[in-house]
Amino acid sequence: MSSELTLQEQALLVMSLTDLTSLDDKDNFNSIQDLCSKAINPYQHTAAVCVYKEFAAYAKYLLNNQVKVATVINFPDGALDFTRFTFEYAYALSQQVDEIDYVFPWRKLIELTQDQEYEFKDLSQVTNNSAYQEMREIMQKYLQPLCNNQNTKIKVILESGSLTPLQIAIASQICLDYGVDFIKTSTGKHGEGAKLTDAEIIFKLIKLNQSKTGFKASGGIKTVAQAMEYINLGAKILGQDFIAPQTFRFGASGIYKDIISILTHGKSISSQELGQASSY
Ligand SMILES: O=C[C@H](O)COP(=O)(O)O
Repeated sequence: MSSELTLQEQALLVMSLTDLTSLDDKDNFNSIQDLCSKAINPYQHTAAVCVYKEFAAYAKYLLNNQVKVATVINFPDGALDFTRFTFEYAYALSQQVDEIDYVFPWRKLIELTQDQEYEFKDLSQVTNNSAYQEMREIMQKYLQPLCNNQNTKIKVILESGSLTPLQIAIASQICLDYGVDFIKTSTGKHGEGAKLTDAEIIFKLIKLNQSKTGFKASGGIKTVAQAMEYINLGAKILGQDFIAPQTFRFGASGIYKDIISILTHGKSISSQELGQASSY
């Protein structure tokens, strides 16, 4: 696909698929205002902004339904704590957010699979795994209420960089069973972020399940070239129609500079500038 698009077209496509993210302890009303003005830039609106729940209502007000507002819950640690989950979910809903990114309790999954083989090849066998059965039951009281809510899109963050291929497959299959809207790779706060090899497992499972679930690559994505690798892989496995904001997103705090550099100067930012592009 990248060969068919000019660099500018690639930048516009990536912008249209991006959840422009700021999840920083230093976030404040001014920085959120700046983030929102970038989301509704004159070139191409982003798919969403993603902010801490305390700033969600403000972002909703500033964006005035021009761009979706997402927030995170159970973030970034992925606790298995139903009371906290209920509180944070209720709080997010009370802010009228469009989308909720929930961190899967991945440490519990690691605990359940600790004696199992690292290598895992046959994705169709994942449902026979004993840890899958147990984790699926545990997740019912979290994922069912999230997915029963038709008004709010649910993205589940696996923290895939901390998981083995088997654990990614189990967590993804559980997400697909409950019908989450997106499977998202990473929080960007712990360990490695998105990886193409991890995305491939998720794409293949979506295909195997003939699911309508989408995919969000997040954590460490800073350039259009990087993003295009996920787009090309997703299109190859799931078809061109999969590459749309309804099913394909990037979560990124540092990609805006590269997109704008391409759109205004016709070229990507330098590697030196890339090193400084730690925030949107
Ligand atoms: O949800 C998205 C991630 O937090 C963004 O990660 P990043 O800051 O590495 O781009």
